[in-house]
Amino acid sequence: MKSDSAVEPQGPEENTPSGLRGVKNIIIVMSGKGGVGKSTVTVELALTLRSMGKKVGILDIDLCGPSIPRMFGISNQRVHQSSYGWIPVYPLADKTIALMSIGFLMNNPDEAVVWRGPKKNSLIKQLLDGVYWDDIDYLLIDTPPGTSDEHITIVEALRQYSPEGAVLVTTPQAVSVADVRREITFCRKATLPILGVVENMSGFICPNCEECTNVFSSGGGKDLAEEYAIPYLGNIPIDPELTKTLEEGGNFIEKFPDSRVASTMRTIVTNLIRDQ
Ligand SMILES: Nc1ncnc2c1ncn2[C@@H]1O[C@H](COP(=O)(O)OP(=O)(O)OP(=O)(O)O)[C@@H](O)[C@H]1O
Ligand code: SF4
Repeated sequence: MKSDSAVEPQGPEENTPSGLRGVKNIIIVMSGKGGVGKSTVTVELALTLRSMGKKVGILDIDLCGPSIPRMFGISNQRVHQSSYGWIPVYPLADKTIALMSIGFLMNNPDEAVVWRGPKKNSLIKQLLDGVYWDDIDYLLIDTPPGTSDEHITIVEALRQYSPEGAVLVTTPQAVSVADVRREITFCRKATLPILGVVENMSGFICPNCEECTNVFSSGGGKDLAEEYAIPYLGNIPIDPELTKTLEEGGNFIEKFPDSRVASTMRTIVTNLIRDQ
């Protein structure tokens, strides 16, 4: 899934929507803790939606470590401005996925970490308003881990576009941790609907026999969802092929359509879009 730089975005036509106005559904992907696979889930959600015929955008505003460009094998890509705003990068030749990342704007990956509040918030607002998305079906927003001022900025800036809500990603180990509960409380206070919980790294797929072993206890995500009366979307196992494919910037869903991860992703997406 290397960058198809030959696919130059055609400039917007006259009177076509710009910014978020042409986006049909906005989904915010959040996690209480770092490293639970939020960006992985975002990428696989996008690829699964695409496999179901949807046009998808990913907005990566994870200032702590924008990893989405790397997962598409296009870390060195840069974006350019048009009179309609930033033109996203299209990592696939058919232009069914549009990608904008804070990583495309930084010379040094550690740059964003040292920015102070106002600079971060102003950049987040620019990223939310200033990208020419055209008419995509789903925009998935990858946010920094935890709940911070950045999240408040994101939710406030999106309010006028009535986002569908948030998907909360957790792992069996992190599920009992207060961070996930804080995330739920944050969404409720911000009146951001919770679309559901995804339990990632739930069991391990053996590379030899493809048997799934529960290394840690699983099912915590489901219990949590029940406790808070929020939808449970599904559990994704650890699959070494997924780690490898992401490192290579490949399309796991296309490469391994019969894998447990791919079928789980289809279930999650079906659960997610059922009411939309
Ligand atoms: N289900 C999975 N199977 C195999 N590897 C996975 C799985 N989920 C995530 N990973 C791997 O775990 C690592 C961390 O994942 P990822 O970067 O998606 O986490 P994150 O929550 O977005 O992290 P951050 O806090 O930095 O934003 C990556 O190397 C990714 O490839
Ligand atoms: S899951 Fe099967 S192949 Fe994998 S280590 Fe266990 S017995 Fe061996």
